[in-house]
Amino acid sequence: MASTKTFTREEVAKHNKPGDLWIVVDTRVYDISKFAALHPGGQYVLTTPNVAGKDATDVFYSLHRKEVLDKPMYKRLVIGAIANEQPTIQVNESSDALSKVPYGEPMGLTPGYHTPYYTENHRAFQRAARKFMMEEVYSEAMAREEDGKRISQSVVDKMAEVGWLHMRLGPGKHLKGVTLLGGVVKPEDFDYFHELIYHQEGVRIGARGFNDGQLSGMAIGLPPVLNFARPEVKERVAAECFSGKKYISLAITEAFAGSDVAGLQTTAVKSDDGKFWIINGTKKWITNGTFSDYFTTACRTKKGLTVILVPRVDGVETRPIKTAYSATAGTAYITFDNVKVPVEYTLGEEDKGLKVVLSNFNHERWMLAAHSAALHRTIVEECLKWANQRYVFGKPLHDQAVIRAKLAGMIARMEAGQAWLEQITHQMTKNYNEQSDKLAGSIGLLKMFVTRSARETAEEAQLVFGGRGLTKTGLGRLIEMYHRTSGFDAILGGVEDVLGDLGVRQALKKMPKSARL
Ligand code: HEM
Repeated sequence: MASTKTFTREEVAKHNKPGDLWIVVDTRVYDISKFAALHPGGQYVLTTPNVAGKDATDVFYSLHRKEVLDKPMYKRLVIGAIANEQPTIQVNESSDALSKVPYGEPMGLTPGYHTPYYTENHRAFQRAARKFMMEEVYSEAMAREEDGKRISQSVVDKMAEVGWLHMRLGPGKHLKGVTLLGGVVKPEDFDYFHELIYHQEGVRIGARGFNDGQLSGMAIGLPPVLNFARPEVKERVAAECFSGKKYISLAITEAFAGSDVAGLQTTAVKSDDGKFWIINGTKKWITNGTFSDYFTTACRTKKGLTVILVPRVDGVETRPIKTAYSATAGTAYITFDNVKVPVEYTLGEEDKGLKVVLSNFNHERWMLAAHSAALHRTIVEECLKWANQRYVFGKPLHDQAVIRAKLAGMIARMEAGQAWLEQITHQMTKNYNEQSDKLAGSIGLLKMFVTRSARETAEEAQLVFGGRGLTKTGLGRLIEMYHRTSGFDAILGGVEDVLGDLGVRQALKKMPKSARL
């Protein structure tokens, strides 16, 4: 329990030398007599006259993140508080609290602003999703992002319990009968704005690799099973995956072909008795592949592509690929060596797999745009906070016009992306089935815009943070992470340029013959 002792500032000032050293940070009194020798920033800085026995709040926050003081090993240094004063920085906020930093939340979810898209239920859902992430997932995310291990089963079990895994696939029949986050939204009322909030709450904490590690393979690997598998296979595999007992990933890309699906070389040939597929080939960059039990796999067959659900059986090998983000994502290189799979595991019609593959893309790209836009907002918030708390030449960093210009660019890009995202989401709530015709091009262009502007912001944010934006720990850790990983969204689910081109080609197809200047 935190100490309830109180001191005056005069009392604190008496403890100002090595071996008897106190400081004040945000009205709390820290006895750092023994810690000083262990301080990662060195002992000397703590014994200087402007720190020893003094209020070190400003200097502390110009050098450390708030979360340093939340660590139990440092909480123990608190011996009391300054009498009759209240902390203003380390205040106890509820885990579902909204950010008070301007632009820290999407405008439509910020108290006091109006929105045509979000209802009271969406707001309640946002708070419940945030609470779940902060209380049940946050510490796991930080630990796994760091050590690269796969997500703990205990956390997956909690996710399964509250319908978190079901919601990864968005609205649909698969939600029927599931209590979503304690019942905050009825399954039949869960719409694409709930899903948008769900995805954005999942990534705002800033652990890009972990975000994929928390079963993003399911978001893209399971829909083809739900939509195209034989009923018996569908029911069994869906139950296993939604309960978090088994994992699935989408295995399309190869070293031979990425966005160019037609160039795939993995083959599936029927056995002589026609009962099995014999699969040979490789897959590359398969998210969650290292720990998946099922692979929704695109194969070349006699007259086209066929998508086959491949269980992890003899002949399937997965190897981790080292990428720029955390190994917790489970990115894999897969080899299929004479893998025997019953023909009942075919998804959709033989040789007509392109339809199965394409049916998935729009939702995946929209989801990636949602992720990218949410992380963009986190970075804008980091930059605003830093520009406010960092002092240079005796003034806050935001006193420099060049910094304000950078912030202006970031905010504008981020809000433009979110506004477009919400507009497309609104269309999805109206006519999802018409999506591929009406929205494929727009979703491609949206993703291109959002991911490109994310990387522009990543560069700018690094300049705002200077050297700190290059280090994996400390004040700039999120900036470093974003700079290192923002390119993922530009590539996963379709490369930025290819998607931009798709958008324009789709528009050109619809040009009226009569259109003239
Ligand atoms: C309760 C008090 C303090 C604790 C628990 C603490 C803890 C830490 C920790 C964990 C680090 C490693 C970097 C990080 O994780 O952010 C660090 C770095 C540092 N600390 Fe402290 N610190 C305290 C007070 C102070 C104060 C009052 C100063 C004032 C000068 C200071 C100066 C530094 C410096 C210069 C670094 C290196 C920063 C860098 O690498 O950029 N610390 N401290």
